[in-house]
Amino acid sequence: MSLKIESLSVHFGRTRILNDVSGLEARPGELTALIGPNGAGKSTLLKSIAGIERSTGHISLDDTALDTLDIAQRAGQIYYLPQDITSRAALSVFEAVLLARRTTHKTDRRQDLKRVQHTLQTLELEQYAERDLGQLSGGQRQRVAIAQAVVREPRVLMLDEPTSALDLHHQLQVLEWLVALAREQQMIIVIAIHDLSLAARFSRHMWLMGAGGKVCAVGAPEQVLTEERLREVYAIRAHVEWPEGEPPRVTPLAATRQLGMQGREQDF
Ligand SMILES: Nc1ncnc2c1ncn2[C@@H]1O[C@H](COP(=O)(O)OP(=O)(O)OP(=O)(O)O)[C@@H](O)[C@H]1O
Repeated sequence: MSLKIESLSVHFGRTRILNDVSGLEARPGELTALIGPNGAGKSTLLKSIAGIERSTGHISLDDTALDTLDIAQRAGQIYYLPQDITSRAALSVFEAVLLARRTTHKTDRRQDLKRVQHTLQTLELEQYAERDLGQLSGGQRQRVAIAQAVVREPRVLMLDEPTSALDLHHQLQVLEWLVALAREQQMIIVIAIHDLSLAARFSRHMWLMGAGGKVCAVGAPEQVLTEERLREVYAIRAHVEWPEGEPPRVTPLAATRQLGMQGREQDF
């Protein structure tokens, strides 16, 4: 019972963006962190899994190949929250989250209202429930987008840099909540994230992507995040510490050379 990816490739024109990505697995009940430098292909990978980017290869969920599902079935199981949240719809926060809920749940309306209310409370958004989306700060809007994604209750939830606009309090609060949500609802949650200390602290499993649209490492954070690998993939010197009884710490010390994507290939 998991999401599995084998031999996945994506081309934009003549350029290969994802290059035979294999051996990725994300399990229900835990948070998987997708990490890697700018341009490595993290968003492209998540979009391919969601079926909104054309790809070749094999993606399966519980041993069902996703390309055998029609668009509606796939969208019902998998939700991708993009990095750029552009919605300025003339809706209140409550309406926007309720609308998201109703797109996947045609059940008891009272239950849906309660669910939306609970989600807004959890994300500390209750006080903005009646406010229009266009009148929110960047971080508030990002939390509303997370609420909209979560109330759909997909089997697989993929969030692209969901904490990028959040203050430190809300970064911790959202990540703690996602960990609990994955566990309680046996959801598969994958987040793309740049903060390696947070990734190490909250994820149980990591996918590290590097130059050339390739996967450089997968496994538990302790296995993936080594100082040597950070030097290779991110071109940085860093201290990686796993102190007993404290959160892990990845401290970047210096950039060692130019970080290029020279590994990207042209196929034709
Ligand atoms: N529509 C497109 N057409 C051509 N190239 C694209 C397109 N979208 C993305 N790319 C390229 O594909 C590569 C991977 O982009 P992607 O957005 O997946 O990277 P990322 O790892 O998510 O980066 P970041 O950390 O900066 O968000 C980049 O080199 C980008 O320039």
